[in-house]
Amino acid sequence: MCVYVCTAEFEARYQELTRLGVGGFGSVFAGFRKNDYLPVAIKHIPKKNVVLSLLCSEVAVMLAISAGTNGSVGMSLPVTLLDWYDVHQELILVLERPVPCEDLYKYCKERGGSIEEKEIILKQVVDATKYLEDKCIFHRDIKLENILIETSLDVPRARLIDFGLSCFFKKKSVYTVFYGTPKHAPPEWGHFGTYKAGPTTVWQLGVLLFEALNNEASFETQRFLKKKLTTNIKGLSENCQDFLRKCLAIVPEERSTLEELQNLP
Ligand SMILES: Nc1ncnc2c1ncn2[C@@H]1O[C@H](COP(=O)(O)OP(=O)(O)OP(=O)(O)O)[C@@H](O)[C@H]1O
Repeated sequence: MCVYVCTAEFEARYQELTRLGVGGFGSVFAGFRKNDYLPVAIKHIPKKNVVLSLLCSEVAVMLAISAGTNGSVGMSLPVTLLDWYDVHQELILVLERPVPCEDLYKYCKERGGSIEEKEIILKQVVDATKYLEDKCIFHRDIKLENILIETSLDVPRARLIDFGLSCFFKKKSVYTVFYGTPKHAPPEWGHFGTYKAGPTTVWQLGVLLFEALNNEASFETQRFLKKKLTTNIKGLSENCQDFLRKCLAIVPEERSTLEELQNLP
């Protein structure tokens, strides 16, 4: 992988096709690598839209993830960074694009009630976040929209995307500025204005499972604290409810760790 500083070099190597999405920070296009037609996602991030530390962080985190996987399409659960370009007013990230794929939000809505598949996917997401934790990476925004599902495989496979708010963390780091989806913020953020990487990721996994299983309800921490949302979801197995309770414990120290979640039935 190289860093290039000229748009012509990017255009010589990659062809852009349709727009896949517009996010808070930029736009993402489908495309392919010209020499072998490898499908790629091309993310344009205008430098004026993002504070420099986050911009650097997204690239550094993606490089760390890709380093562990040789940048190839393999077993890695987060998508990998193939190339990046620092050109004029923007950064261009070229990412692996699983084909075909859809985000977990759409996937759940289209298959209302297919619990078994969702459980497999959730296990993969837990494994992916543990993989990140082992590399000291805090994603900060695990949610349905930030998980792509590869649907062509016999068993659907989850791939984490959008490391735009991510950072490297130390186990004892306490954060006092919130980055992420505000309605999913862990309770300690509302109570004390602080949060830590591990318990926040576990809380977000609870929110993810809650939303995946409740096709009608979207999660809001404030409503959950006022007991307007509960983990008693109709038709859910005792194991699944237990999993949810262990993720959505109000006190961060009482939440399970990712390792404990991996060992739950
Ligand atoms: N590697 C990828 N493969 C396929 N599609 C992707 C990929 N990365 C992003 N997308 C699509 O582009 C959309 C926007 O991507 P992403 O979330 O990374 O951008 P963002 O600007 O950080 O967005 P947001 O503000 O919503 O967090 C995603 O919802 C997804 O549909």
